[in-house]
Amino acid sequence: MTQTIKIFDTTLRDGEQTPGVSLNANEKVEIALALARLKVDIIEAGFPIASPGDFAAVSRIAAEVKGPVIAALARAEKTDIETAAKAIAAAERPRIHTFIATSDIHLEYKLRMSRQQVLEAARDAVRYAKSFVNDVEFSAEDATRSDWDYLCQVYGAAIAAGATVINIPDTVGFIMPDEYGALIRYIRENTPGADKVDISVHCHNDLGMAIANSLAAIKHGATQVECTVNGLGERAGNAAVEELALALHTRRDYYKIGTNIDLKQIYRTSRLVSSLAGVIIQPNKAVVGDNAFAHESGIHQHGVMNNALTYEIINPETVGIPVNQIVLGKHSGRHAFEERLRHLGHNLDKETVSSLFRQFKELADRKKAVYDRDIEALVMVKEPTKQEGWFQLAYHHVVSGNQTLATASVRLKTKEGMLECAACGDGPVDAVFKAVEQAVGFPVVLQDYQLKAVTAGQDALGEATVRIEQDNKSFSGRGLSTDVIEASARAYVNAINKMLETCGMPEIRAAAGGI
Ligand SMILES: CC(=O)SCCNC(=O)CCNC(=O)[C@H](O)C(C)(C)COP(=O)(O)OP(=O)(O)OC[C@H]1O[C@@H](n2cnc3c(N)ncnc32)[C@H](O)[C@@H]1OP(=O)(O)O
Ligand SMILES: CC(C)C(=O)C(=O)O
Ligand SMILES: [Mg+2]
Repeated sequence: MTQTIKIFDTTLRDGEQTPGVSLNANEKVEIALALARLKVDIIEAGFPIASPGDFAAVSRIAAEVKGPVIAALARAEKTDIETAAKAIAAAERPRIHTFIATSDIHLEYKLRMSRQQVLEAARDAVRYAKSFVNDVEFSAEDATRSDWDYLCQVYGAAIAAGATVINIPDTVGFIMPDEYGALIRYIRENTPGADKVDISVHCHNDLGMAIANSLAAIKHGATQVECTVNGLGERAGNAAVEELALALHTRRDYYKIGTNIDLKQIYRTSRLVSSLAGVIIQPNKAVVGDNAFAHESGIHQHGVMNNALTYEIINPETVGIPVNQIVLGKHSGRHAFEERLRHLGHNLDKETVSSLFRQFKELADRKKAVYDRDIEALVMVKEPTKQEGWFQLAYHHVVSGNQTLATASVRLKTKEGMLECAACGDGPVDAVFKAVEQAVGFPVVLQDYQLKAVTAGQDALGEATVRIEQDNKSFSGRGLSTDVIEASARAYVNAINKMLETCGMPEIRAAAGGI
C-alpha cells in the first residue's frame, strides 16, 4: 500500500441535515464514540452556531471522544468562528472548518457579494480561525459550479492565510466523475501552496455519483474524503463511508490506497446510526443492506455453494456482519451471553449487560432460536434504565379483527406512578398509539412509522421505528419485540421520551394548553 487517504466523517453535521433527522447530545456522543472505534481520522461534530444544543453536543464530543481530530463548522463570520473555537476547546486535536460559497449563482442570489468580497471573506475567516487553532479547513461551497480560475485564487488566498486543508465540495451533486477528477487535478496544479495542504472532497449524491466522484478525486490527488455513515446527508445524502472504505479495500489492486478504517466495525456503526437517526437502511444498499449478501437466483446459489467467490466480492464477516447461526437459547447462562457480546465487539458496563441479559432471557422464552443479529438488535435498541425516560410501557392489551373495532389499553409507568388509558383506532397500531397519547396527556404528531423483521421466521423479532414531531423538530424511537404491536408501542414511548428530554414536560404540557 503506497498511501493512506484520510476519512473525514460528517455524519453528525451534514448527516444530521438529513430531512427529519434530529439527534440529541447523548446520541451524538454515542455516535462519535462509535466513529472513533471505526477509526475515522476526523469527526465533524457539528455546527456550533446553529443552536445551543449543537454547541453543547460539540463541546461534549470534544471533551469525551479521544483519537480522531474533532472539527466544528463555521460560516466565514467572526461569531461563528469564535463559537466553533469555544466548542472544540477541550479537544486533543481541534479543527475549525470554515466555508463560503464561490459560485456566481450563490454570490448573486444568496450572499449578494462580489467575487472580490468573497475572496477577502475567505482569507479573513481562515486567518481569524487560525488565531484559535492551528488546523483550519476551508471549503468553497458549490465549488463544482464555480469558475475554476477563481476557485484557484480563493484556495490560494486561504492557503496563504494558513489553511491546512482545502475542501472542494460538490455541494449539489452536480459534477460527473471524469470532470471532477479533472477539476481536482486543475486545482492541485494551479493553486499556489496546494502541494503543502490536504486536498479534501465532499460529494453529494443527487445524481447517484457521490462514491464515483470521490474515487475519481482520489485518483487525481485528493488526500481526504468527506463521508457519512449510511450516506446520510442533505437531500440525497453524502458519499457513504462504508461504500468508500470497501471500494478502496476490495479494489486495492487498482487504487493502491488504503484507509485507517476498522472494517469490522462497519456493520455495527451503520446499525447504530440507523437506529439513532431513525433512518432505515434500504435492503439493497451496498455493503450494509439486508440483501447485500443474499443470493436469490438458482444459478447464483449454485455458484456460491461451490465457492462464495463466484458471486461474492466482499465477505460479510469483513464488515462485521454477524453470521446467522443459532448462538444461545433459554438455557444459556450469563457467562456465555457476556462472551457472545464480547465476540460481537461490545464492551459494555455491568449494568447494561445485566439489562441486556434480562431482555435476552425474555426473548429466549418467546423465540425458538436467538441469533447474533437478535443480540445486535437488543444492544442497539437499548431499553431505558429506571433513571431514564419519563414513561415506560408496563402493559398493553389489544383486541382487533376484521369484524372488530381495534381497541387497546395501555399502562405506563412513570416516576410519579401508573397511568392507564384505553382507545379505539383504525387497526391495532393506531389504537395502541392513541391509548399511549391519551395516557401521556398531550397530543403527539406522528411523522413516520416503519416495521421490519430482524431475522427470518414466524417468531422473528420485529423492530419498529417511529418518528414524531414537536416544534419543527423530529424525534425517533425504536422498539423491539417478537410481538409487533408491543414493538410499535415501545418505539412510540421511546420517541416520546426523547422528545421530552429535549423539549421538557412543562413546556409540552403548556403548549398543549394544560398545566
Ligand atoms: C452546504 C451546507 O451544508 S452549509 C451548512 C448548512 N447547515 C445549516 O444551515 C445548519 C442550520 N442552520 C442554522 O441554524 C441557521 O441557518 C444559522 C444559525 C446558521 C443562521 O441562521 P440565520 O442567522 O437566521 O440566517 P439564515 O439561515 O436565515 O440565512 C443565512 C445567512 O448566512 C449567510 N451565509 C450563508 N453562508 C455563509 C457563509 N458561508 N459565510 C458567511 N455568511 C453566510 C447568508 O447570506 C444569510 O445572511 P443574511 O442573514 O445576512 O441574509
Ligand atoms: C459545508 C460544506 C462543506 C458542505 O456541506 C457542502 O458544500 O455540501
Ligand atoms: Mg454538504
